[in-house]
Amino acid sequence: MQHEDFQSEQLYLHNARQYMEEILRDSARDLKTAQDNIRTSLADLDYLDSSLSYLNILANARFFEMAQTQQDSLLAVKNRPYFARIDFQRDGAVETEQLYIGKTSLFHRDTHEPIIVDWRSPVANVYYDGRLGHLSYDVRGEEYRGELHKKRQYKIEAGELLDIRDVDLTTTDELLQEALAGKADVRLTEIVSTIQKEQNDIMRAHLKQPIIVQGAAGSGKTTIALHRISYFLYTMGEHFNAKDLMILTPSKLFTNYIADVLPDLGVGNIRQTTYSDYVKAALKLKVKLAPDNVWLEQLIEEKPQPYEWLIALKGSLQFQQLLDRYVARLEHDMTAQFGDVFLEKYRIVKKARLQKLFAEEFAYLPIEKRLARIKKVLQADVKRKEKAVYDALSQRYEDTLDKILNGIRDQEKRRRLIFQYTDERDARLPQIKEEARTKTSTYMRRFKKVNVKAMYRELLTDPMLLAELAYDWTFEQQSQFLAFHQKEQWHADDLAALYYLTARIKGIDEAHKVKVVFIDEVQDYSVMQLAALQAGLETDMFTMVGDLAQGIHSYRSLTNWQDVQQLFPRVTYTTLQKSYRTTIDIMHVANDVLSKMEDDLPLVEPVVRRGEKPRFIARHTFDVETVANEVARMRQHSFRSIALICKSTSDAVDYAERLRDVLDVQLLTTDSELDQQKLLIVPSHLAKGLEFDAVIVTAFDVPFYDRPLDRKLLYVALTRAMHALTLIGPSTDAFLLNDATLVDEV
Ligand SMILES: Nc1ncnc2c1ncn2[C@@H]1O[C@H](COP(=O)(O)OP(=O)(O)OP(=O)(O)O)[C@@H](O)[C@H]1O
Repeated sequence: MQHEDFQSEQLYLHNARQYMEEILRDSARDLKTAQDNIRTSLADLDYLDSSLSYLNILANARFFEMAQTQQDSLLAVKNRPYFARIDFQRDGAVETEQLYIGKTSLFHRDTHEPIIVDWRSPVANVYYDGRLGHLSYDVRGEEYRGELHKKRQYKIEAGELLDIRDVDLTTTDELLQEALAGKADVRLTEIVSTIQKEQNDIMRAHLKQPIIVQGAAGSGKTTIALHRISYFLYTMGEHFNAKDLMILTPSKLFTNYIADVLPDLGVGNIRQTTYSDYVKAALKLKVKLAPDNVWLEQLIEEKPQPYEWLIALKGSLQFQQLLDRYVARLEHDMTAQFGDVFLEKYRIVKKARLQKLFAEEFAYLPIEKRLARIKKVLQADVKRKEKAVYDALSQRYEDTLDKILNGIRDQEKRRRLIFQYTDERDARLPQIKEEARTKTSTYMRRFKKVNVKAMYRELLTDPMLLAELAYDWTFEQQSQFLAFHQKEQWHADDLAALYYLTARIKGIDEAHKVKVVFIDEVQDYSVMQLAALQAGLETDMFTMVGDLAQGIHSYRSLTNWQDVQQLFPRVTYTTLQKSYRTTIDIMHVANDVLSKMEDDLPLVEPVVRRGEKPRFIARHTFDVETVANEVARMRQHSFRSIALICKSTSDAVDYAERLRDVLDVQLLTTDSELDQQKLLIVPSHLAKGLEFDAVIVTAFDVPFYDRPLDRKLLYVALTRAMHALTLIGPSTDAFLLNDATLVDEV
C-alpha cells in the first residue's frame, strides 16, 4: 500500500532535484567564466606591471575552486539528495519545520530556506538522537527546545522515490535491518542514514577531548571513527583542516580497506597511515623493521618465547620511565656544560641564569628547542651588553690614560705609556663588536646535536649505562635485555622509543605534528606507543576505538583501559555492546567463546537479525574438495565476499597453495588490496577489522586451544562473518565450543 504522502514527497524530490540541476548548470557556467577570466588574465600578464592580472588570477582561481566544490558535492548526492525528514516545531513557534536530511546541505538562494540539511548540522542531531516528542538540541552551547512530530525515512534510488517509512516508538528500524541484510562490498557500507543513537552520541561527543570506545566486534567502531572525522571537520572546520588530522590503522591492508570511505564522507586529504609508517616518516628514519607479526606468529605456533617479559616491558610505562631517566641524564650533563659568558673579559651572563633557563623555565620544551631559545636569549643579552662593555672598557682606558697624563712626570715614559695604551685601546675596542657578533654561536658550539638513534642504540647495548639507568631491574633481566639486543633489529616498540626520545630531545617536525588523532584497533597498541605519540604531538585530542576481546597482541599491548585513562586524564570512556555486523546465530557462537575469556567483558548483543545456523563439517585433515564445495554452496546463496580464516600464517600459505588449482584464491598479507571476487585466505590475526559475507574457519592439524591467545584469535575469526559461518575441523572442541548445538553438524 502506498504511503498517503507518497505523491507530495515525490513532488518534493522532483523539485529538489530540479533545483539541484539549476544550481549545477549555474556552477558549470561559473566554472567556465572563471576559467575564461584566468585565461585572459594570463594573456594580459605584463612582466612590468603584473600585480593586477595576478590578483585577478588569484580571485578567479578561488572562485573556480568554490564552484568546483559545490559541483562535486551536488553531483555526489544528486541521485539520492536526502534520506530522512524530521518535522520539528520549536518551542514558541507556530509552524512546524520540515527538514530533509542528506549528506550535504542545500539552501534556496533567494529565500535562504533549507532544501536539504546536512546530517552533521546541529539540528540533524534530532534525527539520530530523538524519539518523537519534546526534546532539545545544542548549537554552540545554546540549547534549542521543541517538539519532534515526525521522523521519516526514504528509500531513494537513482533519483526515484521507492518507499517511505515513518519511524515511531514501536516500529523497528526497518532501514537498519535492510542495510544490515545487504551484502558486503568488502568495505564499510554507507551508514549515515541508519546511525544509531549510541553511535551518534560517540560521533558527536567531546570533540576537543580524548575519548576511548570499548566496542564489541561489529559494533561500528571503525564506522564511527570515520564518521566522527567527517563530523569533526564539519563542526570545527574553522579551526582545523584535514591536514591537522590523522587516522592510524593497523596495517596497509586495513588502510586500503577504508580508503574509499572518507572521500565519500566529504573528507579528502586526511593522513591515513600505520603507526610505524608515521613514525618513520616523522623521524625520517630509514630502518628496516622486523616483520610486524613475528612474535605473534611464534606465540600462535607455540614456539618458546623466552623474551616475552621483555617485549611486554618495552611497551610499558616502565620503559617510558627508563627513557625519562636517560633524558634526565642527558639534561644533567648538558646543564653542567653551561659556563659564564664573557665579552672582552667582562662577564655578561652568569652560568646560573642559563642553567635555570635550561633546567627550569624552558623545561617544558624539548632539549634542543630549549637550546635554540637560550641561544636567542643570549643573542639579545650580548647585543644589549655590547655597548655597556664598550663603554666600560673605553672608560677604563680613559681613566688609565688620565692617570698616566697626570701622574707620570717622566716625559719619555709618559709618552711611551700613552702610546702603548692608546694602541691597545684602539685594538681592543673594535674587537668587542666582532666578538659580540660571533659570541653566541661560539658559546653554543659546546652543545653537540644529539643523534637519537645512536643514543638509543647505546642504551640497548651498553651494560654500564643500562646498569645505571635500570637500577631497579635484576641482573638477570639486564643481561637478557643486552643479549636480546645484540643483533640489531628494530621492532614497533623501538620505533615508539625513538619517537619518544626525539620528542623529548628535538621535538617533532611541524610538518608531522597533527593536532587530532583517530586510532582504530587501539587495543593492539602498547601504552608506550600511545605515550610517545602524545608527547610528540603535544595534544590529547585522541579518539581511540578498540575491543579488548580482540587484543591478540596483548603480550605487548593494552590489557585494560585504566593505563590509557591514566595517560589521558581528560578522557571519557564509552562502551558499545550491540553488534551490527553478525546475525544472532553467529553471535551466539562467538559469545560462547567470549564467555571463556578472562577479560570479563559482557556478551555482545546482536541486532535482531536472523540467518542460517552456523555449520560444522567434521574433517580430520585439510581437504580441498570440502572447502571447494562449501565455497560453491556459499556462492549459490549469492554471498559475494567469502573468506577462509585459519589460525596461523603457515596454514594460510599452505591452504592457498593447495586450493589454487581448483579455486580463484587470494592470500592476504599486510599489504594486500582485497579482491572480493576471489576466495580470500586470511590468517586469523590479519582478519581483524575486516568483514565478509560468509566465513569458513578451519582448524585441522592444530586446534584452537583453550588459552587466552587462541580464544581471542578464534573470536576475531568468528566475528568477521556477516551472514554465514562454517567451521571445518576434527570436532567442535577444536573451536572451543561449549555447546555444540549452536552449530548444525552437516
Ligand atoms: N548504524 C548502522 N547502520 C548500518 N550498518 C551499520 C551500523 N553500524 C555498523 N554497521 C555495519 O556493521 C559492520 C561493522 O562495523 P565496523 O566494522 O565499523 O565495526 P567494528 O566495531 O569496527 O568491528 P570490529 O571490532 O570487528 O572491527 C559494518 O558493516 C558497518 O557498516
